[in-house]
Amino acid sequence: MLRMADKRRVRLALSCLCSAAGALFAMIPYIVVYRIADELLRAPADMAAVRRLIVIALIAIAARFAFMGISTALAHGAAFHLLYDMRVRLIEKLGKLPLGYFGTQHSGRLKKVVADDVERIESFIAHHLPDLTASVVAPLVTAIYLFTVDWRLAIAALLPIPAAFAVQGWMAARGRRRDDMKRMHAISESMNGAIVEFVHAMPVIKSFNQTVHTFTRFRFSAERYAELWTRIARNKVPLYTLFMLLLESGMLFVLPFGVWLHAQNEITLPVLLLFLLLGVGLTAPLRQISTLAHMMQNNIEGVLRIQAVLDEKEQTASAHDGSSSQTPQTFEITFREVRFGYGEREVLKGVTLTAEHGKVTAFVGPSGAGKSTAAQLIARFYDPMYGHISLGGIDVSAIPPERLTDMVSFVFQEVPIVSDMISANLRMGKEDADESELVLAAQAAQAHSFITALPDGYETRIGDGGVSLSGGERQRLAIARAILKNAPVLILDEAFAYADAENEANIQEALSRLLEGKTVVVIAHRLSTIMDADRIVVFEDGEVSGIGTHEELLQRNSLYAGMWSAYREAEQWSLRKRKEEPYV
Ligand SMILES: Nc1ncnc2c1ncn2[C@@H]1O[C@H](COP(=O)(O)OP(=O)(O)OP(=O)(O)O)[C@@H](O)[C@H]1O
Repeated sequence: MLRMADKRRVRLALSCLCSAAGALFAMIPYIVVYRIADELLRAPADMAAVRRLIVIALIAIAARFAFMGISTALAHGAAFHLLYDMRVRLIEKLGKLPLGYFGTQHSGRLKKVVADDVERIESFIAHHLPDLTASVVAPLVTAIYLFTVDWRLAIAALLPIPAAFAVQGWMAARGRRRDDMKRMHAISESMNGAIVEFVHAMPVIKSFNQTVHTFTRFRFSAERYAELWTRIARNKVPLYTLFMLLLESGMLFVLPFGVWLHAQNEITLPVLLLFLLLGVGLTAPLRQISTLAHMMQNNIEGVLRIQAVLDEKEQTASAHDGSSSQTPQTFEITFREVRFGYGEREVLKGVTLTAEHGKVTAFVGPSGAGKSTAAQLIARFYDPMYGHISLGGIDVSAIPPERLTDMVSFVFQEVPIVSDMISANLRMGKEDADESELVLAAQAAQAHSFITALPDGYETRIGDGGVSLSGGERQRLAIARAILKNAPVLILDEAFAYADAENEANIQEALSRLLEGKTVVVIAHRLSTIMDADRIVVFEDGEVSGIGTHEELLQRNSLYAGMWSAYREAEQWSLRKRKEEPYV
């Protein structure tokens, strides 16, 4: 944790020092009471000395609050800076990770790391680290002081401590605290994820009359969470109570032994008073140490999760052959024996293909054949496990990631929209695009007319707190964004899925002019979309089963021929239906 505190360490150390100083000043009034009692019991009492002692006590109280105040201010300052630094580091890191990383992580998990774990560390540093220092220093100095006054009573005052810690040791040996904490965090992560999923899936949940109780994943994690806590409580509460009891038992030892010593004239009344005031309270900070140790355990898991994200392998440009990073001059895409799987199962099983520079290449095949995965490897959402993918003859892993991102535009079926103005969403494609460029791109994507029909046209807010767009409108916006980006490689993965036939034809016509000279990869289930492609690659269960034009594949590839005839049949069937039921 302190390593993460980095340059805030000096402030934190100062804060801890001030906290310790505050704790020491807090002891002084008790000592003053002892000294005053001592003074008053003498005959005659030195009242001038008593007044001096009262002034000392008042100064000590003021100094205590001053040090505590400085400590709190320093710790809060350091903690908030740390919170900011850590969030920036995490967000910057997430920006450098391959896109595929986000597909394999629960959104709840990342939210928990960036928001909750960081927040908890901030709170620990701001509030508890200085307290922890005070809790260690205060009893230590008090014990030393008490030993100088009367070693026998000091031992009596300290007796509960070894007993209490023996119980705690027993507790630690019995309980799998670390494991429990790990499990608790895993369950709470899963619960976080389930809540995010529940909110996202609200339309499905409502339309199938589901509730949060029937939403299995949430219910399951909530039940497991409750079970785990019940088990922890059942195991820990009796021993924890014993531990607390022992810590509170100082009076049991000090009072009888102290009174006996006093009766034997071994100690004065003020000494007995001092031990009752300071000695009995000696164990109070230890209770706090125990609570803080528990919190620390909790935080360690958070620190480890933050560290795991920070240690995640970033995408860099390093060619397999070790050559330095390069930038391609042409944009032909080549797959050589590419193998890839999500985990154990291989999804691409040795794919070899070429998408020629300036041509349109279509990926077709049954659902789950690996088309989208292959397309995503071009932009390095993931890296192949075996084989190579190159752009203009250069391995994509040797191209600096920012350059590769500049060179490849992606349009997906489900388009991520940023909650902002339409113009801002479009300008993600080209930051400095002027209005006329926005309009031209929107016109080509058949988006201009729906944008101008919105209340504030291009300045309409969309997304959270703004206007909702239909799936088709979002897609057309994404196509306009890709047109503005003007990258030499364009990948359209079911990019026309929401468009009706007329709109699709219009978009394609506009695109065909704009995309001249670009390398285009299209994935579409509607085969009419790709039949004019320069080259069609047929995927079948992670392998390429044929490459050619539409006509060639109809002749040579039975899978493609079958898909085509099924597609034609479905088209004719829907036409027949429309004719038979013209008013439906
Ligand atoms: N992020 C992921 N994690 C795990 N498995 C995945 C992931 N994405 C895809 N898969 C699996 O990989 C296989 C290939 O998926 P892919 O999306 O590449 O196929 P596809 O041919 O594009 O299918 P579709 O036409 O339905 O989009 C499928 O079995 C799918 O379940």
